Amino acid sequence: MVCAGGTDMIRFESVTKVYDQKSRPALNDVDLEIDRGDFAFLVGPSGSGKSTFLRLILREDRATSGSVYVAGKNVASVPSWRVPRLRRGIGVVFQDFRLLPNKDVFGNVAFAMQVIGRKRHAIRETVPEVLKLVGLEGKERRLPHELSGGEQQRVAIARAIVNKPGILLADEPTGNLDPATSVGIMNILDRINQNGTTVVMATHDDDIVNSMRRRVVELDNGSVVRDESAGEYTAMIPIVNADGTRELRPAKGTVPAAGGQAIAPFDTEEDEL
Ligand SMILES: Nc1ncnc2c1ncn2[C@@H]1O[C@H](COP(=O)(O)OP(=O)(O)OP(=O)(O)O)[C@@H](O)[C@H]1O
Repeated sequence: MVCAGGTDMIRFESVTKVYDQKSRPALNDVDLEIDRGDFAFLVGPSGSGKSTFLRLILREDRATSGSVYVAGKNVASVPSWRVPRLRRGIGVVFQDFRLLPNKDVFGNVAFAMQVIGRKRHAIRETVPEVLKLVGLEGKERRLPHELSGGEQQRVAIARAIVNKPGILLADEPTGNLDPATSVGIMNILDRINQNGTTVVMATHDDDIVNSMRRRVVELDNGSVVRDESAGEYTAMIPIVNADGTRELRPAKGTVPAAGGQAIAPFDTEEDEL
């Protein structure tokens, strides 16, 4: 992808997204830059705005105010007929894999190249390379229902990267997988990132965030409440100090200031932290 200016691959400038005037904004005045080659986790309680953040990058939705730049381009100024081209530079992986059930492993990955008009020889050359990268050699002719969850997610990742996007967005990619399988998926995402792809991953998986020690951006109620370069999954909770002032502190190991008290942490449940 061509980047018009700076090193940022994704830039949010004062971005607010309101779906419904009667509700609070899904994103509220978010300023954030994600550099080319970064690996950033997006964490935060359910409803904090993670999926909305990803949808705005893909221009599946438009910001109510503010600007979203992808590779230097303001996505709001991309005409509708050019949106497919914008999305071609962005691979996406979801929690529920979303494979084509009647196509085999090779066919699912090849399809992503066919729809953009790649030639048969390019497909025959590239698909095996990508399947090797995700550890699926020898499984080319299996149908999705003949694969484990982890293998299905590998196919989804292969499909997402086969056109060599500059950005890979992953929305809870390990949400349906057991811990050991999740580690395998994270190793693949890490390798893809080391090959130069910018990766943004929304997750509730604290073990994974804590083992990777990459950038962590935490959203709460649509606002960025934490941005650390080698962060942990320490969700922030609101503290009321003795003088009545409020502040956010890490949930783990938080001791309220003398006379203060920790108040109930939003709608986060223990299993989501
Ligand atoms: N299409 C929509 N129409 C109306 N409100 C929406 C829509 N999509 C999301 N919202 C609201 O916007 C807020 C942010 O939702 P979003 O899906 O971005 O959160 P999230 O952090 O991804 O949550 P989760 O972890 O549960 O996936 C929520 O209050 C949600 O109800």
